[in-house]
Formats: sequence, C-alpha cells, structure tokens
Amino acid sequence: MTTHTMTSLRLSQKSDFNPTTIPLPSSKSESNRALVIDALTEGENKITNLAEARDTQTMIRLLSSNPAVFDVLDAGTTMRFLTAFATVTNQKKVMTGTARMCERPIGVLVNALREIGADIHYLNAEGYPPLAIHGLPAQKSNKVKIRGDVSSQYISAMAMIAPLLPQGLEIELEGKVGSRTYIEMTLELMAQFGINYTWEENKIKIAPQAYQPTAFAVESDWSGASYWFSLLACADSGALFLEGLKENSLQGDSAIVEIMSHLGIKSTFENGGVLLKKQAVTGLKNWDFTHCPDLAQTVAVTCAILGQNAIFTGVESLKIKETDRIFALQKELAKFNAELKEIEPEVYQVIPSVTMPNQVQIHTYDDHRMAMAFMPLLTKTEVIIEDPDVVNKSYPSFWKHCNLAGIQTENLAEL
Ligand SMILES: O=C(O)C1=C[C@@H](OP(=O)(O)O)[C@@H](O)[C@H](O)C1
Ligand SMILES: C=C(OP(=O)(O)O)C(=O)O
Repeated sequence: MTTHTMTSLRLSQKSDFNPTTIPLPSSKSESNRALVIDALTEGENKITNLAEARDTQTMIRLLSSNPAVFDVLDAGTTMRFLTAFATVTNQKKVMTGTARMCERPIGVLVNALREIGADIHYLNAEGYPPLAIHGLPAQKSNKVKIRGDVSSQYISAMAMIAPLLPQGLEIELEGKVGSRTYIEMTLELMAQFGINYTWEENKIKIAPQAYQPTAFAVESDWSGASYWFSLLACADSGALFLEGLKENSLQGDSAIVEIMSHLGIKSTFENGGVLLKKQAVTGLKNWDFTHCPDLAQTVAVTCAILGQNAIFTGVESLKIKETDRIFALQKELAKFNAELKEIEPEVYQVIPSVTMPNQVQIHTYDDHRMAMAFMPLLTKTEVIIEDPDVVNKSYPSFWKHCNLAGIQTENLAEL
C-alpha cells in the first residue's frame, strides 16, 4: 500500500499587528505578458522584477528550453498565451497541463486562431487541452470575432501576437466582456513596447509592426496584496506597509483599495508602496467582480468575518478557474457558519458567521487563492490550511511573509 503524505500548516490566532513591511511578490500577469512580448521582440529588452510565481517560472522555463511539449502545469495565462505564441512563431508543439487545466476551456481561442489560418487539433476532448499545434501556414483572415464572457486571456493572447501577423488583426469583442482590466493591461504593456493600437467600442485594431526593445520593471502583485488588506481589515489593530505598489497600476485588482475602504482600511500611497491603517467600517453593500474576479475570494472571506451581508455579482468565471471557486468558497465558509448563498441566478449574498469554532481546517482544492483568502481567519480562531504549498502558483513566499507579520506557523504532517 502506498501512503500519501499531505502536509498542513497551523496558523495560530493573532489579532494585533505591529507596523510591518510586507515585500510582496511581483505580478505574474504582468510578468507573463512581458515574457511573451520579449520572446516576440527582435533585439534585447531589459525586463526586471519578474515574478517568483510558479506560473511565471514555468513560462521562463518553457520559452528558454523550448521542448516539443509545452506542459504549463496549472497556469492559465501560460496555456493561453503560449498557444497563440507557438502558432504565430510557426512551431510544432503539444500544449498540455494538469488534469484541471485539461478541464479549463480553450475552444474560443482555438477557433480564433483557426479563423486566421492556424493548424491546431484537439488531442482529447473538443474545446479543451491537450492540443497539437502545427503553426500558421498562411494568414487567412485579418479579422476575428471573440466572445468576451469566458476568459479575457484568449483576447490578450490574440492581441499580443497581432503585430507579428503579416496582415495585422482586428479583434471584435462579442457580448459581455469580463476581466476587461486584463485586456487593458495587455494593450498598455504592448504600447510600452512600442505598439500602436486602437480600441473603439468593441473593436481592437492592431497593424503589422515590430515590438521595440524596452526597459520594463514588473510591479508588485495587487492580487497578492489583497490578502494583507483583508488581514488588517479583520484584525483588531495594527498597520501594514505593502511595498512596490503604484497608485496608477496596470492591474485591475488595485480595486481592492476602494473595496477595502468600505471594510475599514485606509490606504495611503507613499515611499513606493501603500500604507494600510484601520478606519471605521462603513459597510460593503454590493460589488461587481466582473473585472476583478481574483478578488472575490478575498472579499467573501473578509465580509463573512466582518459581519457584512454583501451582494456579489460578476462571479460567473469563478467556476472555470483553478477549481470551481464558488463551490469551494461555499464549502469552506460553512466550516465557520458563514454562507455564500445564490439568491438569484449568478447573484450571491454573503451570510456572515455568527459563531466561530475554536479551530477551522481549510481544504484548498489545488487553488492558491483558497489558501491565501482564508488566512485572515486567524484573527478570530486557530486555522489549519491543508496543502499550504498550493500558494506557489502565484506567491511562493506567502507563509514567510506571514511570519514577518508575526504570525506563527507550524507544519503538520498527516498520513
Ligand atoms: O490575463 C491575466 O493575467 C488573468 C486574467 C484573469 O482571467 P480571466 O480572463 O479568465 O477572467 C484572471 O482571473 C487571471 O488570474 C489572470
Ligand atoms: C485564475 C488565475 O490564474 P490563471 O487563470 O492564469 O490560471 C488566478 O491566478 O487566480
């Protein structure tokens, strides 16, 4: 019989935080775009501050070693961006990833690539990885229509390869566009590397042109920053300084500043970062997460702890991320008597916790954000996080940073 050892991490209860500086990791979203653009640039870019995230390290490894099979593990951006990259650079490539990655849809992107002339086949289920790419023999069309309500990563992927296409590309966005801020990030970053584009109404137009060698420093990660906002919001007292964040960020998850202003956090941009202090809670009535889906777990847990019956909308895409995040949230919130209740189709209400157990054990569903979003529960009770290394996808130093903030962690091995 084989024994499977799973480690867990015990986080001891703590609710006062002496002013501490949290270094923060770099953004994996910015890093993965900069790396693809770098691979498409003739000449030397100077890209600094790349993310330690596994998603980014996987991108670096695959681009530099160029194996026949691009195994992206569980990195969505790496799968979608490298599928477009391998096509435009005319490579013969198999794209694959974890079992979960092979359940995350990619048909919208494959259809768009086929419309412009790509030779791509599904190796297993239609619409899902693994894929076999045989390059782009000739550009068949300079126009594609892409629906915007599944994943913005398909649109970002097409936009980044567009300047390399002999006829350029017009991307027409169809229907509701989710995660729009990530498309804006892609285009603004491309502009920093010398690309001209227009985005009028639902049409993005990019003419054939060359990326220009540029110096680019990746900003700290606002999604990773959100857990520290939540921690202080749930704590009795303290202050935190988050390094390397800018007020005018390329990252839409900087919306956490406004969300947390309703949940008791005052943010001041100073000395190359943000100083977080506590202020009165005015209450979060409702929030639309359409353009910042990665914040939904952070805010759901914060509201559940702070007694906020907030209404959440714009969370449709959560079901096709690292796990079904709606299901995972519902299961884990229930462990401390809170709920995420669907009150109408795709409208959810947080029903906060009224009684807190002495200890809560959180299952993390192979999802880094489940582990990090539930960390602030330690302000109210002892918390055990299952499979704590899951944070490596975006924030490998997360638990070390918890220690910096004075949180005691203890590894537990379970058989
Ligand atoms: O382009 C990106 O860097 C990302 C886009 C978002 O995905 P969707 O567009 O699928 O919502 C986000 O959830 C993901 O973490 C990163
Ligand atoms: C959804 C995420 O990433 P991806 O889609 O790139 O796997 C995430 O980091 O929360």
